Amino acid sequence: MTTTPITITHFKTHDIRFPTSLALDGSDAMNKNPDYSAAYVILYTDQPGLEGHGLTFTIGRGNEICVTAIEALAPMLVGLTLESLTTDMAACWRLLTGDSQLRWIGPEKGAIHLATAAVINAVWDLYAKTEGKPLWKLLVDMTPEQLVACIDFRYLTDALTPDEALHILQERALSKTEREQEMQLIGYPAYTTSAGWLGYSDEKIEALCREASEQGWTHFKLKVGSSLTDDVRRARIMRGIIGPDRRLMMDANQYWDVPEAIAYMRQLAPFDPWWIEEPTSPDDILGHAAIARAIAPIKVATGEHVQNRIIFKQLLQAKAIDFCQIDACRLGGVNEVLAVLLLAAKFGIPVCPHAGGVGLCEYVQHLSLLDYICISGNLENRILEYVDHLHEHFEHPVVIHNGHYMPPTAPGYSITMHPSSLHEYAYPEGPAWQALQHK
Ligand SMILES: C[C@H](O)[C@@H](O)[C@@H](O)[C@H](O)C(=O)O
Ligand SMILES: [Mg+2]
Repeated sequence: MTTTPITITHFKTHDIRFPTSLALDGSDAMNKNPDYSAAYVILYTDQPGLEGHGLTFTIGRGNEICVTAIEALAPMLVGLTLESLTTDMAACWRLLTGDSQLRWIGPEKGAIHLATAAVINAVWDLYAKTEGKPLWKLLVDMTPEQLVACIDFRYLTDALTPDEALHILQERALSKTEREQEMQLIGYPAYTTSAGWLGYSDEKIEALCREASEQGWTHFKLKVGSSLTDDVRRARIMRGIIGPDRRLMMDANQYWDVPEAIAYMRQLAPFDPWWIEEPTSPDDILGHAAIARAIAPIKVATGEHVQNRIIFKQLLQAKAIDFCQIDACRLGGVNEVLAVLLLAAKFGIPVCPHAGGVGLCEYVQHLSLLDYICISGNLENRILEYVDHLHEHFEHPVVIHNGHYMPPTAPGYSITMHPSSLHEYAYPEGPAWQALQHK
């Protein structure tokens, strides 16, 4: 523990965008040309060199809206000591989500909530750096009581009370050391999405699938949704290369109506998909439930656009999902993620986080380690997404061994970008964007 109080003195935001649409990396049926982007914030302190970094993910236009929303929230932290925030993390979360005038433009959803995540995650990054631990380890070393004290239980207690959450954590705490050791040794299992982006040619999919199979990947995701003929062809290619034993998942990115989703998935069933992700609108809880009933044994996954713990609660209550795909910065940062991990554990639904974006892999590895070591205690049907893009921009990029995420060792939340990347990809003035404009 550091003894000198640390005060947050000021903050700075950055609008960072990467031109991923040029190669159609990250493309899907709904998002045909994403430019992976980060609305990025740095919390500065009175200790030279000690900073908290956080980002929220967008796919290009609109990143400036999230930056502005961060600029509306972050002043609430200026002048506060880190300790005043970390001694009551639930209150810290309430501070940022509870300003009634800003809450009006949510509540707890949309751009303001994405911004909440950037700021809250920056506080956690600062906290973990101060303690000299990677975030997952900071969380894993907390007592069940301390973890429960990070959560805002408002709107949850009909499904999960603080006592129930405590009980889950206490039960798992008995064996958490074994699981921590296991993670250090073999890492957390992952799947790859990078071979199946919608805009990739058949030849590229084929080559990437071959390469990934050789590297030891056992689970592959394919983008589907806008053309059944194309999808059947692409699914045949992917299944052909990965063989019958590796798992294939499909992702429609919200493209369909409910009946359309059911009809479409019946056509893709021969390729034995393990799950269909985001078959319809992320707000349509009953629609997801209807799809899940109709297409079983194909499973339904969703979460990258599930805006808060309340929608997750209802998806779980309605038996609408078989996989819960939390997103590190769609939900309002670590605190709200923690609530959803516990909800999912209570309902017995595996959490397979979303990571298709810039920095999302860096973030979610910490959350899956926390989930396994302290909450689910189980790896069955649990797999963490991996996309092979833009890791070189981070000071401590993810480390993958044999299709597994190896636990991060550097203090913090792994989200600090190189200053040179913040400069190069600043939008629109950064050299990378200037060069594109003059092409
Ligand atoms: C636009 C993005 O790349 C999405 O396609 C991506 O997040 C995707 O849904 C995923 O599951 O990784
Ligand atoms: Mg997806």
